[in-house]
Amino acid sequence: MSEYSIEEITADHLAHITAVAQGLAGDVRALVDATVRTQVGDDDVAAAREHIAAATALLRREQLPGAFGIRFSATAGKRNWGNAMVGLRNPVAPPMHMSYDGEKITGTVDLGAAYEGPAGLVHGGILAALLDQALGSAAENAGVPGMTGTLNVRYRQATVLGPVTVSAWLDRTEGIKSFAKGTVSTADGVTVEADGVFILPRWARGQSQEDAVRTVGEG
Ligand SMILES: CCCCCCCC/C=C\CCCCCCCC(=O)SCCNC(=O)CCNC(=O)[C@H](O)C(C)(C)COP(=O)(O)OP(=O)(O)OC[C@H]1O[C@@H](n2cnc3c(N)ncnc32)[C@H](O)[C@@H]1OP(=O)(O)O
Repeated sequence: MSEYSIEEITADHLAHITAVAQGLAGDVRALVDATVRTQVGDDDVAAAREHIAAATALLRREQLPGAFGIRFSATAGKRNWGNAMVGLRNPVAPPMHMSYDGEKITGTVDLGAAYEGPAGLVHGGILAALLDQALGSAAENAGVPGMTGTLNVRYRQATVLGPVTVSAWLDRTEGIKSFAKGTVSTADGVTVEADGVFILPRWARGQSQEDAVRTVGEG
């Protein structure tokens, strides 16, 4: 699994690249929102496209050969900056901010126009992806990580675009299988419920628990 790697990084350098990454990803998220909602005329769109092409060319001057991967260091812990739901340098990630209190994952995220499914409502696939991430992280944080085997999602009521909270917790384990549960809530109450099975893959089964925690990312 070459996408998992170890790096050495100083605290100062980490603080610097974190600020730079958050700034860039935030700007691109703003661009996406502006693109979805713009009402300007063709000339302004054409001018904007030239600027975007120039910015893209600038960023392309130096690129990773592939995806960001998941990197570990003593200073930074885990860096999964490319993750589609929480990645700090991934503008596609809303991003969801997660915390763990020893039992439960709480994810907060503000879903804007770019995450629309039905008019004014959050796309169901996005909600499933957020739950996948949160349930997987609940298992990981409990020390029993795994790949998503099955995820059941029940949409109980519509989720209006805007701030949502995702909660997830480990329900139980059976050998290499971790069963997690979770919800999405808004001001309307619980809108989505999920349960999932997270399975430690064959290639990881020989490793110690410590190795597993160190090797696996949230992503
Ligand atoms: C050093 C530690 C490394 C740990 C690595 C963990 C990485 C986790 C990373 C990060 C977590 C944090 C958050 C993540 C959030 C996002 C997660 C995602 O998006 S994950 C991407 C989407 N999911 C996939 O791409 C899976 C693709 N599928 C597979 O890789 C395999 O099918 C896998 C691992 C799920 C199972 O394959 P098998 O060959 O390892 O399992 P077999 O030995 O055949 O079965 C073991 C048991 O599991 C059941 N099982 C197998 N597949 C199942 C399934 N799909 N659903 C339910 N049960 C299943 C079987 O019936 C069996 O149960 P019986 O022992 O007989 O009781």
